[in-house]
Amino acid sequence: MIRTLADLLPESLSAPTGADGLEIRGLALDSRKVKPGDLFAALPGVKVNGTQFIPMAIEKGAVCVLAPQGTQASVPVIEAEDPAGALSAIAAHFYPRQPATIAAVTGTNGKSSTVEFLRQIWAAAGLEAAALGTLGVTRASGRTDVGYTTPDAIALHQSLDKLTEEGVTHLAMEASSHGLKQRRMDGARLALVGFTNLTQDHLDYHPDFEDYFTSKMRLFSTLAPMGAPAVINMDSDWSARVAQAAQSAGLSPVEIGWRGRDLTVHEITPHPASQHVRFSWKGEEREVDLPLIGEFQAANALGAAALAIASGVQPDQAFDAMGALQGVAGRLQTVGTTMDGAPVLLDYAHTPDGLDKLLRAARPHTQGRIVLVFGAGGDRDATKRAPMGEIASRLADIAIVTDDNPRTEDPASIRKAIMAACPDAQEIPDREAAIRAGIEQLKKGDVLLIAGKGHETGQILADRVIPFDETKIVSSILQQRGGTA
Ligand SMILES: CC(=O)N[C@H]1[C@@H](OP(=O)(O)OP(=O)(O)OC[C@H]2O[C@@H](n3ccc(=O)[nH]c3=O)[C@H](O)[C@@H]2O)O[C@H](CO)[C@@H](O)[C@@H]1O[C@H](C)C(=O)N[C@@H](C)C(=O)N[C@H](CCC(=O)O)C(=O)O
Ligand SMILES: Nc1ncnc2c1ncn2[C@@H]1O[C@H](COP(=O)(O)OP(=O)(O)OP(=O)(O)O)[C@@H](O)[C@H]1O
Ligand SMILES: N[C@H](CCC[C@H](N)C(=O)O)C(=O)O
Ligand SMILES: [Mg+2]
Repeated sequence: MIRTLADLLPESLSAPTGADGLEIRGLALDSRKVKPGDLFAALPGVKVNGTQFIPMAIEKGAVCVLAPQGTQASVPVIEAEDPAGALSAIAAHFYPRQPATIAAVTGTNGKSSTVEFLRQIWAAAGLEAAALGTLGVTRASGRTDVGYTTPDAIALHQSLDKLTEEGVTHLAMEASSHGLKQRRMDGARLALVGFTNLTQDHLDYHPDFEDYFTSKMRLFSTLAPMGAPAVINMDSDWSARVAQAAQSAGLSPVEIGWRGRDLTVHEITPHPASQHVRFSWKGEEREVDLPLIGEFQAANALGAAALAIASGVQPDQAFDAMGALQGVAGRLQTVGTTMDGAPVLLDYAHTPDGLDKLLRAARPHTQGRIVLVFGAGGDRDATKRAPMGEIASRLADIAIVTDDNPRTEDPASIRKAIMAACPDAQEIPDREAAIRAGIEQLKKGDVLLIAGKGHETGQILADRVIPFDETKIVSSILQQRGGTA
């Protein structure tokens, strides 16, 4: 695919003199990936400034550079006040097709689940649907990895274009705070937006909570077009401010949850493998048997149904589809049971609130004890480690602290920070050994929750990724011990 520079630039940017007709063969934001004929976007980064890689990019064949104002190079330079925002606009022109209906969901927890449930509800309504986020691109036919929750602008627009070519008309995507702050999805043409909740995470990247909130709110204040429906779960401490932001941006808020005005939850009754949800939609009483456990899953499923309705699906159809939802990989996923019938579940809880909600979700389903295996990621918000330890010590009966993607950090110091808040926990560095120990301690009536890695298939240690698929590991231990998986 070849395009001229003039075709790619948004109105706010002009091509350097004489460069209008310059042919661009591809886009790159990493100099190491530049191919001959590419436009290289030199973005200011967290660690380094992309402008220092311009010579490398040119050496590899870049014919044009997008960079902050005042940058000079031996090829034409497009100078932009906001190079990351400009890259999104350029990527949206280079890869022009986008699904007609894109719903973007933000919040600390529940994004992946909500977009996957929305995909399933759309599919049940006969629409060509896909989801894009932490789990990759999900279609009815399967999943492909994309690496990030919100991919960089180039990868995102490449995916949007390909999905549209494949006939996808409805896309549910996750908007991470990193993605929003770094303008990765500024070129996506959104039809509607959603908010799940806001609690502590990513305070390594965001200087403070206000910055985290403001980054998330770009979805409402800047990216969603006027009049777009904004489905807001009202049960979070920050919901009122989100609703205000939606109003100020001229969006149409749809308020849901126990405190929701449009969709009001009245009662949730847990059953062994499901929950009965009683609620009203626009004042009309409704009931759904949701084939999933955990109140947080009900919140995510209701959010997905409200988004589906806001996108044009009939309420009856959306709520009926809730009754047939399939669980999301690695979210309260039962892998098997011990010989005594004690279940082993995987979950992706990696924040204090996620862990709190997970443990509370499991309690009504457990006659005996809750055994919890968990850790905290390296090179990620260190201030969530102690709160996670404290929650585990309060809400689990037996806690086992282990490693979860230590990345470049010393794993022992991560565990120490958690253990400081749960001194009675068992500390077992090797995650497979921790899982085995958890299973060995299970008695009839107990449950084992393995939190933090969910669908992941690797353990990141320094710069290596060691294969680590918990469904396989748990299945094999259970089978060795006469259980079922
Ligand atoms: C903290 C963060 O978001 N970092 C992202 C950011 O990196 P950075 O700002 O540190 O980049 P940098 O290393 O300073 O480099 C600056 C620029 O120079 C370029 N470069 C760098 C080196 C080189 O040799 N050549 C070169 O051109 C880089 O591509 C970059 O454009 O921009 C890079 C290029 O797009 C991303 O790859 C990188 O993701 C890192 C690897 C990452 O781990 N991100 C995670 C935390 C993330 O984005 N997570 C969110 C949220 C997860 C969730 O809660 O669900 C996600 O959406 O996945
Ligand atoms: N609505 C919710 N409220 C609180 N916790 C939740 C909620 N939904 C999910 N969780 C917890 O968060 C975990 C991750 O869920 P999910 O993957 O849907 O969230 P996410 O927002 O996509 O996370 P990420 O930031 O990693 O992309 C779940 O496994 C569960 O423990
Ligand atoms: N998207 C989240 C996932 C964390 C999952 C956990 N396994 C970890 O590595 O901390 C993050 O990158 O912060
Ligand atoms: Mg996610």
